[in-house]
Amino acid sequence: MAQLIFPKDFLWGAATASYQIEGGAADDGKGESIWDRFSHIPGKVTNGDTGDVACDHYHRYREDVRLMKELGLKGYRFSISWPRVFPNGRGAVNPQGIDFYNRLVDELLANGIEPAVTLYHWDLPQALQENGGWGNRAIVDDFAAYAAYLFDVLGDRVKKWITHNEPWVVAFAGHFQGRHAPGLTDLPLAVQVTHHLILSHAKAVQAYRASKHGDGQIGITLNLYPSVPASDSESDRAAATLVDGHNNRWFLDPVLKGEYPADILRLYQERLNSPVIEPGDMECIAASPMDFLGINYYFQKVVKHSEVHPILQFEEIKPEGSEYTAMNWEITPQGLTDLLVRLDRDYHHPDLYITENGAAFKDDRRDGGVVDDQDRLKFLQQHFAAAHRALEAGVKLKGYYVWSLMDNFEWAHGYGKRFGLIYIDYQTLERTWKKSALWYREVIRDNGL
Ligand SMILES: N#[N+]C[C@@H]1[C@@H](O)[C@H](O)[C@@H](O)[C@@H]2O[C@H]12
Repeated sequence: MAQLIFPKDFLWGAATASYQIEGGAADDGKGESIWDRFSHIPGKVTNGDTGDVACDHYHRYREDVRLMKELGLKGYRFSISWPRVFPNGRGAVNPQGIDFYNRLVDELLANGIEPAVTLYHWDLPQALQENGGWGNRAIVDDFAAYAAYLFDVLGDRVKKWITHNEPWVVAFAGHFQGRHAPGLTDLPLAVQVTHHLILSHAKAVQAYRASKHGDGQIGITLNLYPSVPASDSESDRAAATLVDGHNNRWFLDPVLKGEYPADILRLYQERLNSPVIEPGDMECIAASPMDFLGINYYFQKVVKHSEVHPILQFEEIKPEGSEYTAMNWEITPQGLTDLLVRLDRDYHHPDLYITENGAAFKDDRRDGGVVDDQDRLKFLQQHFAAAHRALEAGVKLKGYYVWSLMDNFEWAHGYGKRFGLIYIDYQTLERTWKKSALWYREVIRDNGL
């Protein structure tokens, strides 16, 4: 009998992303994405892994929906490959591309699973990157047109939309750190990209409100972290405030309050001359309120002051004595409670969804025909309980999507990091249940743990 009962209609789900699971990288008219290009550059991805085949979900989606049904999922969050629908990013639609998503949505609905669609989860059409990608303001209108098309074609059946997945990663991992596609290392450009992403989010929200199927919900997914000072020193506390601003408030404030945080805006504009904000931009952002905030939570950050960078003067530390995942991420479930309560307090009680939470572990033990991933089961148990504590504190948490439904292409880490509830054998593409999935099925059935 469950001890921790969640609200009636709490949405228990799982999440994936197009480039990480679909494969079919050049099938049926799909255009090249920046991750198709990046993953084929030697040295960019561990073991030279690419998303060419991935989990072959493009061809096996019916089997995967059947697994979701067996799991008892109420919802499934997935992303649409922009270049599979618009091979050149704009202009001609690829009929076989949109047909795949029509079939996927219909298969989900036929199995009682609510689709939640992420418009952009990092696989930009390479053709748009040739034109400057997210660094070129023209992409704002390209994204709004792409979004409007999908609202028109899928919006009669899809009633939950997420404009962007983790704009911080798109901007800084892809345009400053160089570890993600398109592999650039230009901090002022990265900051300008954040503005184009946030502006394109606002334009997509407005397009949704104007669409004939605009009666659903639309939001954005942000990767957010509690930022904890490594010591009580003034410099470490200042570093924690900077990280909170750089990672969290820079995105939260415009999409929930319609303005950039003054401290970070001043830092960027004085030291980087970025972003360029054109007249009307902030009014557009402020006039585009969304219905919910999606949160990707994995860990909290412990930070100390550092001169390692002249502007981003912080360094993350790994506390001794903590437990860590296979990604070397500290396991901090209380950080989830703290984050949710903070968002509720500081951003006026918004509807929240955990759009990703999960962990990578070795998954090298079997118990009969099942992968014995007790470490992932414990991780989820701890984090579900942390979410329940936030609910008890009055947070309007509406649902939880576990990352991920299945093992998949973990970006620059390739296939060596396994986050799935379902194990993928990449030689045979066989799907195998993990114990965490069997346990999650009971949580969904009982609506609690
Ligand atoms: N790394 N990691 C796991 C997971 C990644 O696979 C997702 O695509 C991202 O949205 C987010 O970073 C989280």
